Amino acid sequence: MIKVGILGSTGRVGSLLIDDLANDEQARVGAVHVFDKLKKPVPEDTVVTNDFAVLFENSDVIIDFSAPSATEALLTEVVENGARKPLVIATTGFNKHQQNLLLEASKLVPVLYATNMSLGVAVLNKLVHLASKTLADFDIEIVEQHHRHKVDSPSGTALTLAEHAADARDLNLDDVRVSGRDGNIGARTKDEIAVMALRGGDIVGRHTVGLYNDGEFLELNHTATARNTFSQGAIKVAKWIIGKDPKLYSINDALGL
Ligand SMILES: NC(=O)C1=CN([C@@H]2O[C@H](COP(=O)(O)OP(=O)(O)OC[C@H]3O[C@@H](n4cnc5c(N)ncnc54)[C@H](OP(=O)(O)O)[C@@H]3O)[C@@H](O)[C@H]2O)C=CC1
Ligand SMILES: O=C(O)C1=N[C@H](C(=O)O)C[C@H](O)C1
Repeated sequence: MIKVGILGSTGRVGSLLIDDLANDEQARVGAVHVFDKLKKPVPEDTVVTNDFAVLFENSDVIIDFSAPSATEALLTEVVENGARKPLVIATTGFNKHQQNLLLEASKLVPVLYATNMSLGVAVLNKLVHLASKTLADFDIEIVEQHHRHKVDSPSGTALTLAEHAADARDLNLDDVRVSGRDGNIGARTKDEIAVMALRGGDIVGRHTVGLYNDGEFLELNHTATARNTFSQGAIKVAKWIIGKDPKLYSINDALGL
């Protein structure tokens, strides 16, 4: 049985990982990192710890759905303290330093980073690339909708979609991204890619990439209707990454897309 370590085990997705692994025939929970205190029972043989070294010792692979500062501490354990286990990172909202740390860690252990663990969004990223390249004159606008508890904005998924769109047009996203419009701001410029965020209720995750032209528009939408889409996706790629060489992997690598 593969022993999975969980960072963010008391969170909305982390707690679903515990449930999903209870029904898995190849993997079980090895250890859970608990920042404050446990919020629900874990299987009897689970190691419960707030020590990252102990989390690593009791895991064959670690899945992270937490917060950027927690991921930073996890990656530091690899980069500075010699921890060596494969990592599946799903947390979003990293700053530049945390992104660099992810790259450093991936030179030492296999790391799969995906801002969205669903198969549908993995395919959507490819569709957005194709549509943005083919419909070269169309204006691209991205809207994401999430539950009222989400703290980072825009979503990691929306930023990844925007990166695919920008890449398809040989643009640097940092140069063309617009994150709000208010007041007498003038007409839309040709290359800008807007990424707008809506928050409310219990929306699990909805992303729409619109490509708009005179006389027609195309909208590509993905809606996650259940949060265990993400936990189950992460477990699937966690099984895949064990035994791989140190490298930064994408979800497309794991899904063979
Ligand atoms: N890639 C993907 O497919 C998906 C990614 N996500 C991302 O995963 C992350 C978690 O989402 P969600 O489960 O909704 O969030 P929650 O707020 O429900 O859970 C966050 C978890 O992280 C823990 N945590 C927070 N700060 C620290 C810290 N400094 N050290 C250790 N643990 C900490 C929390 O512990 P405590 O309970 O004690 O506060 C909790 O267990 C977000 O970044 C979200 O965007 C979410 C869904 C899908
Ligand atoms: O916080 C969430 O809930 C989600 N976060 C991820 C993101 O920021 O893209 C993925 C998913 O949409 C749910």
